Amino acid sequence: MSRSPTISFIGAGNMASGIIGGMLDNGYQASDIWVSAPDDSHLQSVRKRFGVSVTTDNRHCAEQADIVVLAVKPQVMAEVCRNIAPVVQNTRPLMVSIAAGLTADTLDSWLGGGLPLVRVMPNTPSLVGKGAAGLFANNQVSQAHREAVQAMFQSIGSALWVEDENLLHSVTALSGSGPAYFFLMLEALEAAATEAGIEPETARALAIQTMAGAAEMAARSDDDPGQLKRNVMSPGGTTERAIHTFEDGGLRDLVKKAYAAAYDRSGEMSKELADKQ
Ligand SMILES: NC(=O)C1=CN([C@@H]2O[C@H](COP(=O)(O)OP(=O)(O)OC[C@H]3O[C@@H](n4cnc5c(N)ncnc54)[C@H](OP(=O)(O)O)[C@@H]3O)[C@@H](O)[C@H]2O)C=CC1
Ligand SMILES: O=C(O)[C@@H]1CCC=N1
Repeated sequence: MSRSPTISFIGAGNMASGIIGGMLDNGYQASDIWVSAPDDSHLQSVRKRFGVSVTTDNRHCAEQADIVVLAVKPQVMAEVCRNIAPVVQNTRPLMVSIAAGLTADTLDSWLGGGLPLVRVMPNTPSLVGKGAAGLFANNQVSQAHREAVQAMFQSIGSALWVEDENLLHSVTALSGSGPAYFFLMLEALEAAATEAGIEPETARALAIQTMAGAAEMAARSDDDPGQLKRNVMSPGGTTERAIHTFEDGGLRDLVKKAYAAAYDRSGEMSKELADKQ
């Protein structure tokens, strides 16, 4: 792929929009991007927003591409893959799936078999160029393919390869679902501060800036998060009291349980969706 690749997205929802928006902000051209979805009025708003080409015909969309990104919900993936299989078996693009749970083998079988396929587990902060994605390649994927997918996902954040596909369950439970965990923390902090009398807008602004600042510090610092935490905890002070309250309340166990719940669900989805189709 020495020229810039044509990239077709099947599905135009939250994740596809996030990825496309981030890519366009980072040097990709709208003229190289196609998008398909069933609802034409939604597609027209995608076209207006991004300037990309749109179609309600998934096969037509797939036919244009060097890289086809499967960005529909796992539950409709079998139908979508089987529908475009005759086209992609002919044109043999690199297939990229962002669906949770669905294994490379399951997807490949729905696509007719033998295609290069990369599974990516991205997350919604891709929309603001701060995504975190885990990537896994099947054995048909070339070095040039790897570089093309890496470039796409690096343009919207960080992109890290895993060599064992099972590790994508861990990536899903960590960074795929992870933005929601931090949004929950924001909601809870904002509610607590508002109850204590601070204006909701002020509470939200302070909580967001605190989370962003803590994340930036953790990324830049040589100290581990435990040390950064201890740096805030003046002996006998307010933070120490709050951190002990979190610890005594079982926050670490709760985080482990929530992580395990997401991890297990990712495994269940792989099985359920593969068995059902
Ligand atoms: N949301 C997240 O945080 C993350 C999601 N993912 C994965 O990304 C994928 C998409 O999720 P998300 O963007 O949140 O979902 P959305 O529901 O926002 O988007 C799904 C898109 O698929 C379209 N669609 C539905 N049926 C078809 C079809 N038959 N052919 C073509 N397009 C179709 C929908 O069209 P219409 O709008 O017209 O209904 C919609 O545009 C999922 O597989 C999910 O597992 C991965 C990581 C994070
Ligand atoms: O909740 C889900 O299933 C998807 C995968 C990770 C984030 N959203």
